[in-house]
Amino acid sequence: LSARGIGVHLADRDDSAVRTAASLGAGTAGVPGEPVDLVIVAVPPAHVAAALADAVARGLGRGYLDVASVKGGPRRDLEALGCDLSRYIGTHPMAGRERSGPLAATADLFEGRPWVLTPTPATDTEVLNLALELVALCRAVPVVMDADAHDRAVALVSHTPQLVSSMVAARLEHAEEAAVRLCGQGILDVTRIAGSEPGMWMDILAANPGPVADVLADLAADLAETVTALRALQSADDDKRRGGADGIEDLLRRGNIGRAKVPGKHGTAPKAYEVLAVLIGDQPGELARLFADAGAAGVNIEDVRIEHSTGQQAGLVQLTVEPRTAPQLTAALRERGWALRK
Ligand SMILES: NC(=O)C1=CN([C@@H]2O[C@H](COP(=O)(O)OP(=O)(O)OC[C@H]3O[C@@H](n4cnc5c(N)ncnc54)[C@H](O)[C@@H]3O)[C@@H](O)[C@H]2O)C=CC1
Ligand SMILES: O=C(O)C(=O)Cc1ccc(O)cc1
Repeated sequence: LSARGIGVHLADRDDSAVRTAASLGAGTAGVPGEPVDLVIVAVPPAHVAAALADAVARGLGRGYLDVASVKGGPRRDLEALGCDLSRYIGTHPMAGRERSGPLAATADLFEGRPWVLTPTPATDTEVLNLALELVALCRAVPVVMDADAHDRAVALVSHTPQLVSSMVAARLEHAEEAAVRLCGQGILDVTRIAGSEPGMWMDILAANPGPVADVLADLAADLAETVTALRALQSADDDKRRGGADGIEDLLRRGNIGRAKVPGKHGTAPKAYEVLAVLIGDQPGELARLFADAGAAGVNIEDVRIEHSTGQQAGLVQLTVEPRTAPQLTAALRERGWALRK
C-alpha cells in the first residue's frame, strides 16, 4: 500500500513487530491523531473482536475490516460485544506463507489471489467500497461470500489440507534414514505446508474446528475404505482382490477429477501446460542464463520448479510453458547446449 502512495500507520502490541515492518517500508509507526479511512485488523482470529471493538471505541477510522482466516466466529464475537457492525466488513485474503511475522511478508503476496469479502445487509456501502479499493490496490480478486460458507470452504481447501500434510509428514518422524533418503518430488509436494508454524495453525483451527472436523470425518471414511480395499488385495480370493482393486482405482479416479478442479495460475481455470525438464549445474548464474535463453526464444515461462537430486551437484528445472511454445523452446535450449530430460 505504501508503494502505491497510500499513507499507512502501523500498530501492534509487539513494538519490535512494528519497528521491523516500518523498517521494511510498510508504513510509519504509531496511530495518527486523525481517523484514517480504513482500519485493517490483522491479529489472530481469537483476538479480532477485542482489537476491532477497541479500535471502534477509539474512533480510529471511517471503516474497519479484519483479514482473519476464519470469519463466522469473529463476527459472532463482535455481535456479543454489542459492537456497531455497520462500519465493519469481515475479509480474508486467500494467500499465505509457511512463516508469519513482518519478515515473512511480501508486497505482492495477494496479487491475483482471491480476497473474500463477507458483507451483510447491515454493511455500509462506503465501507464495502473501501474494502474493494484495498483489494484492487493489492491486485487481488474480490470474492463475496457468506461468513459461514467461507468457513466451510476454507475447511475444505486450506485447513484440512494443512492437517493432512502434517499427518503425512508426521509419519516420517521415526522413519529410517534409508527410507528418508528415497524422498522425491511427490512427498515434497504433499508435505510442503507441513513446515508451517504450529502457532498460527492452532489459532486458525481453534477458530474453525466444526467445519474442519466434518471434512476430516469424510476423509477418514475414505481412509477406512482404502484400508479395507488394500487388505482385500492381499486376499487369495480372486473376487475379493478384484473388489479391492476397483475400490482403489475409484479413489484414484476421483482424485484426478478433484485435482482437475484446482484453479491454475492467477486463479484462472486449470489449463493443460507442457513441462520441459532442463538439467542445470549447481553454480551461480545458471538459472539466470536459462531464463534469459527462454526469453530470447520468445517463450513465456508460466511456472517453474526445481527438483534437487539428493547428493548431486545438479538440479532439474521444470519449466511450465504453453504447449504451442514447447517445440520452439526445446529447439532453442538444445541449440544453446542445455540438456533436456523427459
Ligand atoms: N499468514 C498467513 O498465511 C495468513 C494469515 N491470515 C490471517 O491474518 C491474521 C494475522 O496473521 P499473520 O500476519 O500471519 O500473523 P503474525 O503473527 O505475523 O501477526 C499477528 C500480529 O498480531 C499481533 N497481535 C496479536 N494480538 C494482538 C492484539 N490484541 N492487539 C494488537 N496486536 C496483536 C501480534 O503481536 C503479531 O505481530 C490472522 O488472523 C491470520 O489468520 C490471513 C491470510 C493469510
Ligand atoms: O492454505 C493456503 O492455500 C495457503 O496458501 C496458506 C494460507 C494460510 C492461511 C490463510 O488464511 C490463507 C492461506
